[in-house]
Formats: sequence, C-alpha cells, structure tokens
Amino acid sequence: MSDDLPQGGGVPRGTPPPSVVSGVVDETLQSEIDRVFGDRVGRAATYRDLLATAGVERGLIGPREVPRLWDRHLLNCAYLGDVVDEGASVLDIGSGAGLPGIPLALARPDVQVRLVEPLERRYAFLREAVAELDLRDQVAVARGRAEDVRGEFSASVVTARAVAPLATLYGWALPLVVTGGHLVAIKGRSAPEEIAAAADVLRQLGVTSEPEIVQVGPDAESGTTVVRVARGHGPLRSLPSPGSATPKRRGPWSQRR
Ligand SMILES: C[S@@+](CC[C@H](N)C(=O)[O-])C[C@H]1O[C@@H](n2cnc3c(N)ncnc32)[C@H](O)[C@@H]1O
Repeated sequence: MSDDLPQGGGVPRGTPPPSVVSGVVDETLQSEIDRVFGDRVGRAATYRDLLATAGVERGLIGPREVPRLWDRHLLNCAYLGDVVDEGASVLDIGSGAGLPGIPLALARPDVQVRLVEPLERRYAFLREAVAELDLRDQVAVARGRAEDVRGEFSASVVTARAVAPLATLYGWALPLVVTGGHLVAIKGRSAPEEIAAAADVLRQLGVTSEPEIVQVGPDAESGTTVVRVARGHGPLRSLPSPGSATPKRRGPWSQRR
C-alpha cells in the first residue's frame, strides 16, 4: 500500500520520523519506537491511543496495561517481523484488539495480514482500527474461530499470542499454514514446558520438524520469546476430536473479508 499520504501522526512525505509517540516515554524507548515503526510511527501512535481509549473502554485491554502499551504490546508484537520473510502472508488468529497482527503490519508494510477473531465486540474494534489506521489495503479482518476457517484462509505464517497452549494451538493453527510455512506463537518463559507437553500432538499431526525457541527483538531482556514450528511439506493428519462425529453447524458469522 502507499504510505505517501500524511498519516495519523501527520508525517509529511520525505520528513524523518518525528517524535510523535503518545503516552509518556523516555528517550531510549522513543528511539526504539522510531526504529521499529519508521515512517509509520504516527500510525503506531494512533493505534496505541485507540488501545488506551476505546480498547480500555470496551474491555479489550486492561487499564493497567496502558502505561506499558508501547513496550509490552506494540514493540513486542512488531518484533515478530524478525522471523517473517519479505512479502509473506500472515494470518493472526485470536487477534483480540489486533495483537500481534496490527503492530506487525505497521512495522512491515511488505506483508499482507489477515486478523481472525471470533468475538463480535473484538471483530468490530478490529475493523474500526484497520479503517482508522488506513490499513485496509494491507490488513483484512475475518470473524471466526481458527478451527472453523480451515480451507477458507491460509498463510505462510500463522501468528498467535495468548490464544491457547501449544497442545491446542497446533491443531488450530498448523492446518492454516501453507506447506513450507511456519506457526509463530508468542510464548513467555513457559515455552520449553509447553513444547514438551505438546510433542505428542505434533507427532499425531505428522509434523516432523522440531519446534524452535527464538528470541526476537533487540535483546533477551526487552525482546520477545517465540515458538516457531515449520509445517513441513507433507500432508497433515487430522487429530482425533470428541465432536468429530457430529457435523459442525456454521456459526452465526458467515461474513468474511
Ligand atoms: C487472551 S486473548 C488474546 C488476544 C490477543 N492475541 C492479544 O495478545 O492481546 C485470546 C483471544 O483468542 C480468541 N479466541 C479464543 N478461542 C479462539 C479460537 N478457537 N480461534 C480463534 N480465536 C480464538 C478470543 O476471542 C480472544 O480474543
């Protein structure tokens, strides 16, 4: 998409990124925000403000998160760009208020992102945010559960933060990854235990690669821990599911973008 027009922060064409961040930030954080979002820093600030206002009012973000929106939410999510190839397609499942999909899209104008979220309230917020941030050419929004959009959407990278433990997430997300692509899940210190607990699920799916724990961002202290799983090139097997004998009714949400 074109980024030539003045954006939320009013960045005129050709002008270096100004310090337009909202919220109180120190110089170090400011320069990291400028480094990561470049000439989209104004739009990143608009998104931060949306989370701090409408996001909190509508119960999508806890009020205690407001002082740490920049580092814990926008930057930590944007760092996923370190493990996303140039021109990749990204499906962010359980996007909530747009995390990690929106910061990743803002930091990486070369990737196409689709946010998938089942809850109406969050889905509505996502559509409004994408319009407000002028990201409609780069970011699509769909309403649905990850396990229900199989066959409809797929991407070279599927992302998720705080959606489900890996043992559940593998079954939801890996069928949405195209062959040769990756699942990239933001996980904290629990990553090794979650990987161990989910090893059988990966085997049942027929995925032979070993999950990797990768630190993204500038350093271990301020960066983000992700679990990256290569989908491989072989077919995936279905997981046994208790409800599989009963045909699933389509949810009330059939509207897709
Ligand atoms: C704790 S929130 C995390 C939201 C966001 N990823 C973040 O990090 O702020 C979990 C989100 O996953 C969504 N979710 C729950 N089950 C899901 C499923 N089966 N498929 C897709 N999303 C799901 C919820 O609606 C919710 O928005």
